Amino acid sequence: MSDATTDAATDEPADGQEPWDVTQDYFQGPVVMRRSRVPHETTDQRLLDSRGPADWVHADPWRVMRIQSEFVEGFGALAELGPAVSVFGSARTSPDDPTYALGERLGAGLVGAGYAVITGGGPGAMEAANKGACQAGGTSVGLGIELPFETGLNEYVDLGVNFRYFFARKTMFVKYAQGFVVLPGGFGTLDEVFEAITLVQTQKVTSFPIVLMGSAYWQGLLDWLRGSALAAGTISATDLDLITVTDDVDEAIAIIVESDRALSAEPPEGTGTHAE
Ligand SMILES: CC(C)=CCNc1ncnc2c1ncn2[C@@H]1O[C@H](COP(=O)(O)O)[C@@H](O)[C@H]1O
Repeated sequence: MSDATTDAATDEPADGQEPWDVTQDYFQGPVVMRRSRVPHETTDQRLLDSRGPADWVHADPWRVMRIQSEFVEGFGALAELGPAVSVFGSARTSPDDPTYALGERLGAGLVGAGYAVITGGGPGAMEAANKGACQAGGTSVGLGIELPFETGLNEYVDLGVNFRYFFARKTMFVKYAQGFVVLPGGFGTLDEVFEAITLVQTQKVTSFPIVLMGSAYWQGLLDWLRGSALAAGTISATDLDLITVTDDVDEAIAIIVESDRALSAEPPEGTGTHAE
């Protein structure tokens, strides 16, 4: 190329570098640049040399990249997990609480039935389920969350992924599990239960059993759902069928296994079991 303009030819690069040959076509990926458009540094140079204010790391476009990376890391870590069940429950359940022992039996029982156990990776009921799964020789997964108070993944997590964003983490609980089993818990647990129920009710996810363990604990909530929500017409009677309550680990597991069996007996449709 010999028709470079005078302007381009005299366009001095910064910092006393050698001028680039602006008489040549310059390729940057699929983009071609000529004359005054020929840059004075490569993309790599710009990346490695750049300094300056760092406030962009707190801006939404960068945040979107971080969110995207959580999905990429989560999908990558869990894609080959195989059949799994997500277990929820209070972070505050103490190891001497009977619910802790129930969580351990549940974790071990799920492993015995061929499932990996996924929890929030924290203490309490989450730890109990991970402990049961780990000690039964199964796959014990913890999806941790960044919180203002550091608790870290419990020691029984064998495969852990830490998330910054609750919503990215919650996608993993549903996407990689065949069902939810829920031990007594507070706001975090209730949030997870009601998200799952909403996904099933709105058919965003199909054939997804939700089992609440601990009938005495959940009874008040069920009474309220029947006496207030159903009575006021804000939910329908069939919506209540989306939840099963039991105190029996074997029954909880049987519900998951049966739902799984029924699903695999169905002919495959579309892109899978989960609606987009
Ligand atoms: C001692 C303490 C509060 C530790 C918090 N550490 C946590 N680590 C991981 N997941 C958590 C934690 N707290 C709440 N969650 C999430 O919320 C649920 C428990 O919340 P909650 O304790 O029921 O309301 C868990 O299933 C978990 O997914």
